[in-house]
Amino acid sequence: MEMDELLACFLTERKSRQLLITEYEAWLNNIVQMSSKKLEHLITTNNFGYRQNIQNTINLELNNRISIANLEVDKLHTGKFLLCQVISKCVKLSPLFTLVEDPEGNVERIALYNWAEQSAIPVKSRKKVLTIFEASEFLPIGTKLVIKNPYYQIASSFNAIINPNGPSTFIDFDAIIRSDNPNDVIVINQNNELLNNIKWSNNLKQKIKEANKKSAVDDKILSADDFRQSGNKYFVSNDFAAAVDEYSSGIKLDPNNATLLANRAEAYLRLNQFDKALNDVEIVLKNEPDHLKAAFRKGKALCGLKRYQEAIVVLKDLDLKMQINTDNSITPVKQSTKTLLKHVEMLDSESRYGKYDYIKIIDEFCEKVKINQENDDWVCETGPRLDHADFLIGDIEVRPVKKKGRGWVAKRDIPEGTLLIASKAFEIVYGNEAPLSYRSIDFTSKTMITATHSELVARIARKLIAEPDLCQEVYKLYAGPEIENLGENSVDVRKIEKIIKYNFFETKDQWGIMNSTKENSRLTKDSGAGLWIMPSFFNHSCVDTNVEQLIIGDMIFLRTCQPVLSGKELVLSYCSPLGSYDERSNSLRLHGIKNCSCRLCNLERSESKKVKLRQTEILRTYENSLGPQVKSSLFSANFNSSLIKELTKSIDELKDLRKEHLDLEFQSFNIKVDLAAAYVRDGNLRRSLPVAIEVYKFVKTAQVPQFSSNAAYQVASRYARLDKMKEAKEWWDVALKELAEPIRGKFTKEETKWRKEAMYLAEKLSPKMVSGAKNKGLL
Ligand SMILES: C[S@@+](CC[C@H](N)C(=O)[O-])C[C@H]1O[C@@H](n2cnc3c(N)ncnc32)[C@H](O)[C@@H]1O
Repeated sequence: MEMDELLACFLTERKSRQLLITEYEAWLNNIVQMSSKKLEHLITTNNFGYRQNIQNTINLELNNRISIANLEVDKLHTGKFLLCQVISKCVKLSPLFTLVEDPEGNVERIALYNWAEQSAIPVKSRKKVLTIFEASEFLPIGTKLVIKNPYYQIASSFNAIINPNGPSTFIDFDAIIRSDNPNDVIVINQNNELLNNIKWSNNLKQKIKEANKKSAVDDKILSADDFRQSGNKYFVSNDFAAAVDEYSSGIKLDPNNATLLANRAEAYLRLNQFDKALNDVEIVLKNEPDHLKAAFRKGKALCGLKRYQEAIVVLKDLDLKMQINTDNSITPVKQSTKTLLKHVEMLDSESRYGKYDYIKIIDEFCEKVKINQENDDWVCETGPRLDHADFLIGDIEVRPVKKKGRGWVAKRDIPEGTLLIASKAFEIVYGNEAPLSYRSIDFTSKTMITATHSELVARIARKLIAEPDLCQEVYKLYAGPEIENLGENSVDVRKIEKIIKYNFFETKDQWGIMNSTKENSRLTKDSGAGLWIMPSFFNHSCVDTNVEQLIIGDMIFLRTCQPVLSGKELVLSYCSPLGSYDERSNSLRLHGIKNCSCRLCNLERSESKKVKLRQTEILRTYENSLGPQVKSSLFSANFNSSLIKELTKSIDELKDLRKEHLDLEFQSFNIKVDLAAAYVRDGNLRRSLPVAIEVYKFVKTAQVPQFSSNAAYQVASRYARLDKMKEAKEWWDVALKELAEPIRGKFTKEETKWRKEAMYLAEKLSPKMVSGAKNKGLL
């Protein structure tokens, strides 16, 4: 079925109540029967940090109630609410899934992201798949719910969700109600007036436990200290959200209690809610200026808020205070203060001068990117998320750019290799972290939203709910032509979805470190996606880019890759110029670009039908027949030399077809790589050498830096085999620079020890290339 047909089908036909129930029950059965091993592979964490929102009184206008039958696909129903009851068991994957029914008897699937009473999950279970029984404890059958601002979309059918490869056909999609904001999901009490006069078609027995833990506790009068103790218990079990709740209850009873406030500040810090942490310690310090822990946490909060200079003042002051204090009990705080101070000074220098210790950053990345062989999870809890500051050079600014909206423009001349921006991801999701989110369809552009993107939406929503002030930062990004504006501080999932669609960066692992850690890891299938704020203002060009991007963990570094004159727009490439026109167009369409007007796209659009046809024929023959033949012949006992002739012929003909635009002839890249290898296999190193040099030049013109180091190394190794060691070593130096310079910037003439630094990076990032170079006597 074509996408258009499928979408039309969703708009006109709804699945019957009975079919939905039958399918859902079948899915539950399917999950029950899956081996726990297989399920483990599917889940990451249940540690979402939100608590169930049970309310007796809610202010809702009955005439804003919407029935499931009136939900419109691809729409966030702002201001509306859905009244429904749970009619099936729940499954907790990334969201919590279940089936709900409205008072009219309509049934629909529902996915609640960021929603689960965290403290209901035993700490040790937070990283395993919850059973259907455990998951159903969150929303027992019969639970009455109000879902405010429901979002109705087309998403993977349930069976496609537990298929690690996702939906295989368009038929694997169904409608679903999605909510990302736990504040929008309200469990209502049975005797809530909203339920007056409502008769449910499905008269389910109420299974909500009448006496839950909380009401038992509620009967007892608790003191501020009881809440402190209970908060501490949650804190040590890493349940920081629950700890915050407990401390808050204590603070209500004793608003100036320094211990409760300081403890809550630490819990907020762990949740990355720095504003709230700062508020708490400010109160403590106003009453007790010598509260050491509060001062230390103030330093941490300011650091989290990127107010490094202020953090340094606070920490230096604290350090001084502690120097004159000889009490042994404060030794740990003394030590932590010194360590933190050093770290903040580093962040300050990064953010002010763009000075990054790249060796340390690569070390940190290599350590944090390690994956546990058994469960595909990170060895380090946070994965490759690095602790570094943002930097923005003063020489660029965002300005309106013709036909592209806004874009980064140079305010003055900028030399090649200049660091323009370093930025930490606002949020990032790696492939192994989105196993059981789902795919959905973007109706406007008729494109697929991957599971990683779906998970990214949920995480950004979570972050914005915790810190609404961040909404402004995210909502200033381009959200497409069709998006209407919601309130500035409200969490609008649809808008977040659009912002990700137009601004995401793929988290490429260009050195293949993640892949080499574990073969067939999910990371190899979908490396992940992230949202970076400042880099989102760079527009695209397939060729003639003047900015190069490098992603290390969750940090992105953007440098000029050629000198840029004042007033020029700074552009980078959203897709590889080595792809065909159609491949590039498809990829650009996903980024919201319909007609790229770069030199390459303009040329390819202007070429005659005849030329295009012939190019396609040559490339198709190469892909389907010549290429596979060459590859198998390269590894067979007898190499078929006649293939060299055919490869050369294809390259020559592609060259002829591009006529005077030889600098834009990128189509023969793979053929040339094969030709260089074929010559070596045929024992003709001399012939292979110029082709290898051509491949290197090609990679430079096409600006695909990820290939340039290896391309230079290939030239070096050919020279070495021809016993031309002087040239070989010169090319090895090129290979080293090609690897190191995109990371740390150009080596200057004064940097005489550049080789040592470059070798260190090469040994970390490209060990195979280094050992090959050693064997060939290049070091
Ligand atoms: C990541 S944003 C770039 C910043 C954006 N121009 C803005 O105003 O915020 C991507 C969007 O910019 C626009 N854009 C980027 N490169 C473009 C190009 N080469 N041609 C046309 N539009 C482009 C498209 O609307 C695309 O969806």
